[in-house]
Amino acid sequence: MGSSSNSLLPDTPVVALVGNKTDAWGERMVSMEEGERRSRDIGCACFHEISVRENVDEVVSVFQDIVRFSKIHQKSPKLKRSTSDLRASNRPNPDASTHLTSPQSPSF
Ligand SMILES: Nc1nc2c(ncn2[C@@H]2O[C@H](COP(=O)(O)OP(=O)(O)OP(=O)(O)O)[C@@H](O)[C@H]2O)c(=O)[nH]1
Repeated sequence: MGSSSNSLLPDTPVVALVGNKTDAWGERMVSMEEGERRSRDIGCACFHEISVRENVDEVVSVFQDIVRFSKIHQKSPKLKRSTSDLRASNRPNPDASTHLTSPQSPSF
């Protein structure tokens, strides 16, 4: 089912890469840099590191970012947004370990 039959669904899914359990110090298996790189490599809209256990706001921020990217895409599907454009827009949780993947982000 495409967006032509349901305007709430984007044609291109917005994909986010999320690393959980940032509270589990000493058990990290993937560095933040590695996560960011992978996020770019596979074309994710954004990369988050969160702790579901300790901070529900970080979980909310993941979904807020996805909705925001989805709206950007729906408004201007052909427009490629620069990282600075996206950073300048209203960040839901500036304290969260959240990163927009810039060089290879999907075209919006
Ligand atoms: N320390 C920590 N533990 C977490 C966090 N989120 C989930 N867990 C724990 O990780 C375990 C797996 O959580 P689940 O919610 O079952 O995750 P899942 O992806 O469904 O796990 P599987 O189905 O077992 O692969 C549970 O023991 C959770 O309590 C977190 O942010 N921090």
